[in-house]
Amino acid sequence: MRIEKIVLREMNMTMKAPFTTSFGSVQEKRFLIVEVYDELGNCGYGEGEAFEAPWYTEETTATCWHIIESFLAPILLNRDIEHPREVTQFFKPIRRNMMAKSAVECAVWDAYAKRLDEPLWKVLGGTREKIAVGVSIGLQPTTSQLYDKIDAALEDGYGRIKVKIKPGNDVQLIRAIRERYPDVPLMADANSAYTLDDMDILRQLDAFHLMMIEQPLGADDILNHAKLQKELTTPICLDESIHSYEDVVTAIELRGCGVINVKQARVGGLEEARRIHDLCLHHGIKVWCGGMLESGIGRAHAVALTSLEGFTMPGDTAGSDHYWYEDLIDPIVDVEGGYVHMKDAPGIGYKVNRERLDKYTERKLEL
Ligand SMILES: O=C(O)CCC(=O)C1=CC=C[C@@H](O)[C@@H]1C(=O)O
Ligand SMILES: [Mg+2]
Repeated sequence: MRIEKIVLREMNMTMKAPFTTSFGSVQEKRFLIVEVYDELGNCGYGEGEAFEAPWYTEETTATCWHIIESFLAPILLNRDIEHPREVTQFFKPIRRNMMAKSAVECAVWDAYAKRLDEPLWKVLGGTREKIAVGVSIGLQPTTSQLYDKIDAALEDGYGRIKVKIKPGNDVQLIRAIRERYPDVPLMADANSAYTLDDMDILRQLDAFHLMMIEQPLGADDILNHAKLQKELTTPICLDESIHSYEDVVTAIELRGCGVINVKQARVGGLEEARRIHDLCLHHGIKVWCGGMLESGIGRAHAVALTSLEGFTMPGDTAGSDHYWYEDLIDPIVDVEGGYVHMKDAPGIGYKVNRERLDKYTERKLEL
């Protein structure tokens, strides 16, 4: 397969409601879509999932554009590729910039699967025909607004609720949720808002039979998570701390977590995500697939990834209509009774709606 053209688009779509975490709020989502064309005219799509500001990882929409335009696209253009797994190797000389790499790598996977006339999830080695999904609910102005969101999610069939916590909005909040919803599978994500000085607070969270506490400590930290995990019975889930297979090796050796939130965007693409999945499966670390408030294109890649056998816990890949008035794909990612069903169409399995793609494109570059 020969990559003959790459198109880069900067998109701007507004979410139905703001999504707030311990670090900030997003409603207007500026992200990238990458189109990769092979010599037969197959077009693969990928999504640059970084946010506009570097509060989740160090990357931004602007840095992704720069890295793809100046470094990644020149590496791939007019290059013969046997298999998408090679892309990770080609990109090795470029340090980090995982979300930029993932956007391009995912697009190559989509084009490759379309070339084979196979759905991406099968090409990746997935075995699940349907995947369980939960919902991630941002911080709300009041607890009663949070209850409304949880009620709506449960009514929509989501079987697992993730809420955001931050200092001052943690033990009381989780206690209140637990009193109202004693049996709902529940987890809390701190997005790195705590330090080991908060041990007392974090220990108190053990009382609420949470499925896990996601990324309580520093974004690049594994060692302190290991110290914390020794003090807690609730499993720690690492999100921001994991950028690569090697990070997972470290986390396993240090016993830094019981669970990993795998996001293809955060680890440089689907190949690295798959390797992490295999490693975790081997070592008894649970994995689930996270989300980046992405459009249907990024979501479709996450859904395909989740079809791998080790993704036994519900992911964060809520349906398109949870965030968007209209999505870039037809049909939308649809959740029925808490499950997304795999599609049989080639590639990502969803058709990109070119009219809507153009409608939300603010900048476009052909390489
Ligand atoms: O995409 C989704 O539905 C999940 C959203 C979500 O929880 C997150 C997306 C992006 C950054 C974070 O705020 C958060 C996470 O940490 O997983
Ligand atoms: Mg998280």
